[in-house]
Amino acid sequence: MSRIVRTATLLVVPTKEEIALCLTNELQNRSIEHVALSGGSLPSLLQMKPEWQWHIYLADERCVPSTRPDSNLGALFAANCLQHIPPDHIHGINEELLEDPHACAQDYQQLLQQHLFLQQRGLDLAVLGFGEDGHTCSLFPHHSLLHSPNHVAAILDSPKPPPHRITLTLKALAETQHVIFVGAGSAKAPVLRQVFEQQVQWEETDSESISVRRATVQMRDPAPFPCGAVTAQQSVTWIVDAEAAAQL
Ligand SMILES: O=C(O)[C@H](O)[C@@H](O)[C@H](O)[C@H](O)COP(=O)(O)O
Repeated sequence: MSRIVRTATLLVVPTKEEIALCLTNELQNRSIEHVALSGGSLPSLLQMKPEWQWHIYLADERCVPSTRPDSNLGALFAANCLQHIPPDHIHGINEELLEDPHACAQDYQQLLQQHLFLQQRGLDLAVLGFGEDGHTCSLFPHHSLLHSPNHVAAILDSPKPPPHRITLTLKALAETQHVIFVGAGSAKAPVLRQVFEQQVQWEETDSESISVRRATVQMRDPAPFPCGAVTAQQSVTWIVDAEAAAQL
């Protein structure tokens, strides 16, 4: 049986502070309209430009009101990521359905369907974090949601609180044009060591505005963690700081 070869681009910057700059450079001049963003540390690593008038969706969301600090939409607002986005381009979950995560997930899938999937297109971009246990979005290791045939699914037993959430699935990400993972800090290093195959061969880089180490990496197969199982239509890129890359 033929094996699916999955490669990604790895970009390593010296410190956490440079991740936002590197991410901005990566996003500059790309044709992007529909974007999913996750929560966690991502909002603090993202500097949105006023000219990016994208449609914003949530890669995952906790079933809490967006006024609460643990809401991912709330965190994106609090970090000023959405200040230039027209309100009708910001697509949060239906907060009337917070008590019923399954209905909430179904409702969000319908929203995505209206905007994208009915036109037979996926998202242009998903910018995602990854956890120390290798989860991404709210897709946790060994969880049955990893095999969901839907684009959006509900989780009622998230190991990372709060337990009730909705999430894009691996299927929805696989239909996305570009996926970019971002992460910083030594706690992420063991995950990075395990998701890539063997030794990373660093490539020569032209002088850039920031110092970036670049490599084309092959993803380990089978993937040891949900974040390593993510595929996309055109590209998967990992932007991390030197601490996260220390074990490569
Ligand atoms: O709702 C969430 O918890 C996030 O969307 C989640 O998927 C996050 O991106 C990862 O847990 C990484 O979080 P950190 O970047 O904070 O480690």
